[in-house]
Amino acid sequence: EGLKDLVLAGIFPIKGEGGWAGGVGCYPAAEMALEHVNTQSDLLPGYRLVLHWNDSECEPGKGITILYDLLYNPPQKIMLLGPGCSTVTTTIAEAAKMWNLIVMSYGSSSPALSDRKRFTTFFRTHPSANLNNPAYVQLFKHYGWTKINIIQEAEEVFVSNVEDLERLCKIANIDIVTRQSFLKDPSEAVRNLNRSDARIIVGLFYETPARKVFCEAYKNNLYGKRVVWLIIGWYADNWFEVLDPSVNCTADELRVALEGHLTTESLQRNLNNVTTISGMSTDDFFAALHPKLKGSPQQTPGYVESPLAYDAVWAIAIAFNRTIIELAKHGKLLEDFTYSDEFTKGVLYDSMQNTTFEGVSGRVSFTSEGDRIAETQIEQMHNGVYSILGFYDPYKDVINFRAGFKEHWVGGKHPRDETQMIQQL
Ligand SMILES: CC1(C)CO[C@@H](CC(=O)O)CN1
Repeated sequence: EGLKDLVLAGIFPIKGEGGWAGGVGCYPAAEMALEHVNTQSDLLPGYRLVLHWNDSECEPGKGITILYDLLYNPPQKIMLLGPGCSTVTTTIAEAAKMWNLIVMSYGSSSPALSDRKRFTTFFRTHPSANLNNPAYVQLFKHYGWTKINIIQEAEEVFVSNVEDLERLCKIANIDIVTRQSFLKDPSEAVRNLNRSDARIIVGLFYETPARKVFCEAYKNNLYGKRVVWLIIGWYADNWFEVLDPSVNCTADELRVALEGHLTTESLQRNLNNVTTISGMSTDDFFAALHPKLKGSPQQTPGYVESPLAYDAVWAIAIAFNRTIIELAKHGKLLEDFTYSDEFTKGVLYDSMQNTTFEGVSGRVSFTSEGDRIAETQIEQMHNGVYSILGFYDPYKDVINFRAGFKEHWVGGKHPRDETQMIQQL
């Protein structure tokens, strides 16, 4: 029907064994967003948004090869949607400026990506892992904890995460008493925490080592009324029941060690049942997405992040819309963009920087580093089941505790840190 194509390059992790295969849930959401954007009459009139993509398998090397393939084969691409995995994104987003490409990632959480010197054209609808840190600090203040212990997996994302948490704790006069890290086997690190009689413990590690950490915690009695664990909240809900031959604890033993622990994770869906820019509520979005998934939501990696991919496409469409209007003032057309067109890249960048809307993943807006701002959801586990304790609001720097939520502490009250016990004596 005579529409001109505006083509996006897309990179999604689909087959990735090693890392995050979130493209399985995120690609269908992006595809659905293209359909919805292209039927929106007041958006990109006379144009059609098109996506040419491939599977990075969550491998940086594979990501580079498919990027070259996408860029060095027609048609001309105008922007990059993705990558999903942080390891692929940190490799590609640094090089993207060579093609004057703006990068819009829907799945990368690495704090390293918040560096405008290295990633000059980078934006993401997925919040940085650091966004949980102000929530931790408010939790420490709420419970009066001023001595904190940290155990982390030796992964880049957690190293950056801990550095940012230490920075915030120093400002808040909260002491990091011990900091343990482990590569594969956490037993020594857990035993060291026990030796130093740790009470308030922040644990930053992926799901697989998490089972090992809590098996060791169980064996060392590092749980119960005198200890509280604060860990990552985006593991699968039944993560501690997954059979793992290298973990010699039963799910029941893990559940005992996990009783009462707290989790933080960035909210990746709009909780208010508002009508978003797409005309749908978040519930409508998931209802429309389900038939497009191969398996059930539980079997779909990236299902939780799918609203981020859907909103990433809307952010691109809105930025393109604004860019077309701005370029027209200079007698230029977006469809004439080439990889040497710095002027258009600059207009696209400014348009993306100022893009903000109500999305299915919540309010979408970007910091000057291209970072997504989002609330942090705080949960507590009781009898193996997570319940929402409250939400950390980054704009007001406060935790809104859920009215009427009954906190469950093994000792009836939340544990004290080392100083509070002395006061108590
Ligand atoms: C919350 C999670 C699972 C964090 O890792 C992201 C992937 C990545 O950062 O590599 C996807 N979303």
